[in-house]
Amino acid sequence: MVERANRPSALNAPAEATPGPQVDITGTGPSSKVIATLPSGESVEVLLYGATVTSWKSEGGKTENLWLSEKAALDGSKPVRGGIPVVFPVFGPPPKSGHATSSLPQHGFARNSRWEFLGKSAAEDALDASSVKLDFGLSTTELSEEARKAWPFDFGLVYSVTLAKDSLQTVLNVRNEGEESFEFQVLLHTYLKISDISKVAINGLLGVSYVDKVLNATTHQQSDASVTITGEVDRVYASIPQDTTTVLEDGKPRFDVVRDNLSDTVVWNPWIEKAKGMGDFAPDEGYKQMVCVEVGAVDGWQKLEKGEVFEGGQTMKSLL
Ligand SMILES: O=P(O)(O)OC[C@H]1O[C@@H](O)[C@H](O)[C@@H](O)[C@@H]1O
Repeated sequence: MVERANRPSALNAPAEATPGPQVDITGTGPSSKVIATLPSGESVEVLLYGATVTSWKSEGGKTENLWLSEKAALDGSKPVRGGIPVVFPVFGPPPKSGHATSSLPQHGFARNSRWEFLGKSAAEDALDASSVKLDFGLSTTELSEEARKAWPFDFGLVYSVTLAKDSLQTVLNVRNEGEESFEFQVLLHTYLKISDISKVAINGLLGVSYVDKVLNATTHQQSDASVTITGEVDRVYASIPQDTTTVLEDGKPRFDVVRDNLSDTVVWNPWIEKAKGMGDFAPDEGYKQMVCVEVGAVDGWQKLEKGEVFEGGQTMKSLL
């Protein structure tokens, strides 16, 4: 069933000379998704479960930029393996004890909660008139009882996904709606689709310190201009001075990932054995076609007092 979004918006204005972006909602329950398509063919798909972006196509709709596992659960039964899961309020396994996030599952609850579609609007600083912004919301009242018990704070999240001809912007706004302060981490766990991992180089991290999770969480410094991937990689680069990380393939820039108010980036590829060990990762060889470049604020904690707001995000450009 395809149902057209019917919320009031400038984009629903009657008869324009040129057609605007189209926004459709398909499916029901947790597998509902919002699909936005620009008149020139570029598109984005966002599953309400996790507000997970599961597809971003550029070049008139010809090029898929996000990797999505063939076995990804898209029915709300578990977090999506691929696309852009939203990690909040804790990154990775939570601290064992003594922190307010300690009873939460790995990567928190945002990626496995059902979000609300708040509607579409024109992007505020739209470079081209045809771009479209989709807003999704999650607040305390929509959480499962289990998650609410594990993290008993009043919060409001608004996640904005803006599609333009050659870029996708995803921004998370976090508001403390309660009386008590809370601490959180946030990360946009983007699975970029690439053709061949052996030809990939990631630039923009030179000189940055990182925690290498593959090497017992020891700290290192990036001494090569390019990060190349020839085995399992799981690194948390922290306090990165330059805003742009560039993913190159075969020496040519393929993606720019520009951070906004997020100072850390995780680079992850599970490689052969870990990929095989994940029941929802397919095909087995899929690790050759993906690399995760995950922008976030995960080194330490962000703290919000009553009424305070934090906003951070990324703009990804497809450079084909
Ligand atoms: O399997 P999950 O929970 O989706 O996590 C995938 C990976 O996510 C990355 O962000 C972590 O750095 C890895 O350690 C982790 O394995």
